[in-house]
Amino acid sequence: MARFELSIETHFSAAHSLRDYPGDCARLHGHNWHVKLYVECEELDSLGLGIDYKIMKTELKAALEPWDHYNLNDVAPFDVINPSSENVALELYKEMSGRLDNARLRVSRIEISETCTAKVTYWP
Ligand SMILES: Nc1nc2c(c(=O)[nH]1)N=C([C@H](O)[C@H](O)COP(=O)(O)OP(=O)(O)OP(=O)(O)O)CN2
Ligand SMILES: [Zn+2]
Repeated sequence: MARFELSIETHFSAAHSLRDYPGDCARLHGHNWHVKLYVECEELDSLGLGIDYKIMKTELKAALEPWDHYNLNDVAPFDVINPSSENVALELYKEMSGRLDNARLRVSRIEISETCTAKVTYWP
């Protein structure tokens, strides 16, 4: 059985603060959040593609638009749950699964980095 995993990377800019965090991350601060989206499939389409990278890029850009250049704490669901890297990864996974999953292909992982020294990976 063949397995393919495709990925694209991008970033968005947003502020956040971690409610009840015992330190400086409780204060409002900003990041260029680095995002990596992974999709997996076992069969290719008639063009020999898992999915066109262009579609992945377009859909990821659209999914990130509500967060880009905002304070995440003002945007649902982060007005209720903390905008930690973990929660950002989980919410983005759910959004991208809704946009891209089909009978042949599914979103497999989301990676989120607030800084170049720390990263979270979410997979179901
Ligand atoms: N598990 C998590 N830990 C932390 C998160 C998080 O989302 N998940 N977030 C933060 C802060 O938002 C902070 O911006 C990131 O902290 P850190 O990676 O430590 O970045 P610094 O620039 O502060 O790194 P220093 O090495 O301390 O200068 C914190 N923890
Ligand atoms: Zn932060």
